[in-house]
Amino acid sequence: EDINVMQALVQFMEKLSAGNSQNDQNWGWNVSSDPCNGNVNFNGTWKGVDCMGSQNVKKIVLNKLKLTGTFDAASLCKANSLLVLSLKGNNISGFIPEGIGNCKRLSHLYFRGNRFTGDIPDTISQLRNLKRIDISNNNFSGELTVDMSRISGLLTFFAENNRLNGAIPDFDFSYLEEFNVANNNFSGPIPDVKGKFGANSFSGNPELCGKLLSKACPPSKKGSKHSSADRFLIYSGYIILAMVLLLLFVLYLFKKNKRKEDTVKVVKEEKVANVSKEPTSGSSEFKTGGNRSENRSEYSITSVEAGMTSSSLVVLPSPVGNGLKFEDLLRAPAELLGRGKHGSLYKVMLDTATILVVKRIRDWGISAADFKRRMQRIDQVKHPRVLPPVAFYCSKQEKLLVYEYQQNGSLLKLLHGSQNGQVFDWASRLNVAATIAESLGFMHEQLQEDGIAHGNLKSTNILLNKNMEPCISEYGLIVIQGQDQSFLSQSDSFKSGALGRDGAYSTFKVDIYGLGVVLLELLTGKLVQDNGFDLASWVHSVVREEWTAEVFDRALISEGASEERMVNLLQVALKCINPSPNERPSVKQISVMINTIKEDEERSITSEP
Ligand SMILES: Nc1ncnc2c1ncn2[C@@H]1O[C@H](COP(=O)(O)OP(=O)(O)OP(=O)(O)O)[C@@H](O)[C@H]1O
Repeated sequence: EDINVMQALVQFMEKLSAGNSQNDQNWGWNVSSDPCNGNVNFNGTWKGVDCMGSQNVKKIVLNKLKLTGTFDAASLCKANSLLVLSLKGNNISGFIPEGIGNCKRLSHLYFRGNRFTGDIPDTISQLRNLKRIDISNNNFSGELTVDMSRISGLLTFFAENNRLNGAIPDFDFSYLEEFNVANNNFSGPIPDVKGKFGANSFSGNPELCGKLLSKACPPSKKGSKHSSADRFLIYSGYIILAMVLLLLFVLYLFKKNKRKEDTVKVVKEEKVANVSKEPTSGSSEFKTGGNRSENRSEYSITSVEAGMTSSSLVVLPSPVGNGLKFEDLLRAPAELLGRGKHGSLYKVMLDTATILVVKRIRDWGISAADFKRRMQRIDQVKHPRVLPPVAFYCSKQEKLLVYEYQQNGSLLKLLHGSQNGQVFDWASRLNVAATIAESLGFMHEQLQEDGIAHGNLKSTNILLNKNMEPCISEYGLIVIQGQDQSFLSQSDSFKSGALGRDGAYSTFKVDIYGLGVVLLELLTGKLVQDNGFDLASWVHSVVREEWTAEVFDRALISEGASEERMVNLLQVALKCINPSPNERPSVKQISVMINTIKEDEERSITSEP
């Protein structure tokens, strides 16, 4: 272990044991011996420290050792490989500092049975890898303001027997395995726990209400007694709102009149131009928005087309799409994000809160009716980890697809970009692999009969949503027709034996290949050059020699990720990229294999401290 980390850990122990240096000596926590090479030095290993075969501290388990000091998060979190911290059954007092948010890799945090006081710091929500947290049997107080919905992989939350108050925060109960907040001062309605937890998890909170506790919640306080000052404020608020609305309406009328004049002018200019020239392709480019008048002239041709066909923008039901018009898309400032093989992608800022991306697809010889049917079908099949289209548009010249902009970028960026020092460790990579396989499996199953596969699965099409959860985007955007050999030869990623031995063609099997390449990217941390080939054949050539750690990302090796489980995942990836599509496993089988690896990983870490 690094000497600075060792010094920090010694300091952590000094505070934790309240300066009882005798303990320190006895327990071997001092810089003269490396906690990860315990036998080398005379003092032996550090008590409760486990490096799990790596060079860095992974687990610290100091249960029932009569520790009476305080918790120094700043020192502890210098050990940035730490996965498990367990301090159960001591007498540690004081509060948990905000700095705990720097223990980025923590997956298991056990504080049960101490004398901790104060708030639970919000920074806990920065611990994205957290799986199990137990803060029960302490004296924690205040409102629980941690945004639990940001910790997507959380399985256990125990906080019973404290003095926490306020509302129970928003958990994703569908994934939680264990939950208990009994004997606190929580108030208000019990959230929807999806039938997973019973009254025991909530009892002993006199102000909680809901069916689960057979205690009806009071009706919301409409029409309740307001003081006259309150009433004055409310009424004056209404009056101001009415005035603003009136003003907006007048402005709208004014603008509408003005716009009519402009449109007439544009159409006229268009006609004049057409007399002297052949008509153009009839479509304008989206461009970075300049000033308003510049924008208008850029979009003028499409605006005329839009005037005739704006009704063909199909807006699918969603909060962002609500009230969206084709004209809004055209008028908003746009920025080119990329020109992919299948079209260009633009970021369109409707307003500060609504940012969309618009994909213009080139050369897709699909009929408008087929396109519509396809998009609507995809929208019907909803999975929380598959980005649904917000709207789509189809005219002779254009096919547009609108999605919500995802500000946290793609999996490719996470693997290769400098994401302000964010760690993308083995556990998170396994999680990404499992999530993608699971959500792709769901889509495949639902859309099997319609024959709609993803068609272009790769790490730029896996986006991280605002909770940093991986989501598949652009599902079903590309249609590959069985006979369309020319399309096949253009599209490198499909050369990979998309045609089966019997000539049968399956885009579903192409997705499996794509998934295999994504798994290889997660394992190797290497860039796929334009298509899956280089990486796949490189991995093959290394593996042919012998099973070797050469293929794996150095970051994973130095993190001490289990080689056995990495090799297991590599085997899954190699099955996916089998040149013969029929030999590739189904996505359901892949899902099961990845989950088994994940469970192994989980078991090795937990082995209940
Ligand atoms: N909804 C979105 N929000 C944020 N970024 C996005 C969104 N959709 C795509 N991107 C990113 O924009 C960039 C350009 O996307 P684009 O789809 O044009 O590229 P591509 O996936 O490499 O190409 P293609 O899909 O045509 O093969 C990619 O880095 C992609 O990750």
